[in-house]
Amino acid sequence: MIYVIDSSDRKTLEETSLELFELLEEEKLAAVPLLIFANKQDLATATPTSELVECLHLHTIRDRMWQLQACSAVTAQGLQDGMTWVCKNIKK
Ligand SMILES: Nc1nc2c(ncn2[C@@H]2O[C@H](COP(=O)(O)OP(=O)(O)OP(=O)(O)O)[C@@H](O)[C@H]2O)c(=O)[nH]1
Repeated sequence: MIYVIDSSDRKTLEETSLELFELLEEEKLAAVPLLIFANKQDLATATPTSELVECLHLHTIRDRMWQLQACSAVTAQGLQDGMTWVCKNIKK
């Protein structure tokens, strides 16, 4: 599962987290590895990934492998690394 968040919008992070955790409850997605792309990291207003782990409550996910990947759709930074993680973990 690949979940893309707008890390420059602090106001919506709590809502984003709730939506993500609702999805993780889906039976069909049980134990499916999760990649979260923290997009818009090229912006000065972006929340750093170290903070996002707490804001999105990612540290509480224990039923699957997950990875938080900083990225920018504008500069393409981080996209390759994220997709490499998906390819490595998709079979598991
Ligand atoms: N700086 C920057 N801008 C981005 C990035 N990704 C998307 N955008 C811009 O953000 C604007 C909104 O695009 P998105 O967030 O992809 O679109 P969206 O999610 O449908 O838009 P909202 O629902 O309004 O948030 C567009 O102008 C995009 O070009 C990024 O990584 N960095």
